[in-house]
Amino acid sequence: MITFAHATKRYGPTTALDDLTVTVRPGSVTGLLGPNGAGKSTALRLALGLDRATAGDVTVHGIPYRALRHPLRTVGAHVDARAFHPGRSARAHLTALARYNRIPARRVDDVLGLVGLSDVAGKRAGGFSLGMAQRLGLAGALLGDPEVVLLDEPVNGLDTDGVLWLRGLLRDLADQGRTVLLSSHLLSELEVTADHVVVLGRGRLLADLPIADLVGRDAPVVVRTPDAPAPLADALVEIGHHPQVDGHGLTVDGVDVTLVGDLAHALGLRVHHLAPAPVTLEARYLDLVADDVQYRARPEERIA
Ligand SMILES: Nc1ncnc2c1ncn2[C@@H]1O[C@H](COP(=O)(O)OP(=O)(O)OP(=O)(O)O)[C@@H](O)[C@H]1O
Repeated sequence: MITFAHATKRYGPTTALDDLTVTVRPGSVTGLLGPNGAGKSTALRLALGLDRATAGDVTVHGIPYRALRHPLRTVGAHVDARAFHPGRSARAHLTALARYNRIPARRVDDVLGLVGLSDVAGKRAGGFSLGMAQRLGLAGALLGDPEVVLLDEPVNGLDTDGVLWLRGLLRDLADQGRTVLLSSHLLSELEVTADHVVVLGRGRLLADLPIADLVGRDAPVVVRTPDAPAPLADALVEIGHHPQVDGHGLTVDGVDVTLVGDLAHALGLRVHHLAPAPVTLEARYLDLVADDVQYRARPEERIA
């Protein structure tokens, strides 16, 4: 479990993290999501004791990282895809890491197998692709068989197979009761890897919810009918809703789809389509962070 209790981090005039209170729980994969500059890396750095909070506390199992007796055996982190000596082999890198942290050498082959690098274990890590480097970083994070795993943008550089593989691995770690926290600025990545999301914007907590709730909640109901939709619209207005009528039917927020179907039936309306509008995670996320995106390209600066 990772606990942020009123955690604030200021760098001079910049408030990178602003009174963040959130608990990252064991047994699920939590995604830390937010636009560039939202404070994701700062939050991870505080959890890893790489930086001190200006105010508030960040603890792992109730203990600040720096006070942990066996940090690498409690928290496994992968925050920099190329944090290894390029001339060393993957095995040599992990062996050195194990020795330095008093982790049994046999774990090296275990984690190489776990991340799928056994066949290239003797190769120079400097020649690895970004996806392979990510796997090596993950191997390092898992070396101490930690209860808490922190990963900064781990999907970066992985191909589709790699993303699916990572999803399975993280799922297994969570199912074993571990706490898994990964950051990403891309919701589409978290969609396939995380089951809970903590959304940050300008250092503040915007949302803390199961990823399914990002899609399911408040989906507007769309009705398509060849008949005039006005009677249905009037009936919805009467019970306090605000339908939007268009040429093909209407759309209405905050109402159960079965209620709309029953009303249409009672009014004798022929319904050709009745369903919640597909709200993409991306749209919900953009809604959440709309006021909190600091670095937005002006339209003319966007690449088509
Ligand atoms: N060492 C530092 N010195 C000064 N400002 C910093 C420092 N580290 C972060 N910041 C600022 O704090 C804010 C949050 O940065 P942070 O890197 O935590 O965001 P992020 O969500 O990880 O962004 P990204 O997705 O771009 O990596 C930004 O405004 C950033 O410029």
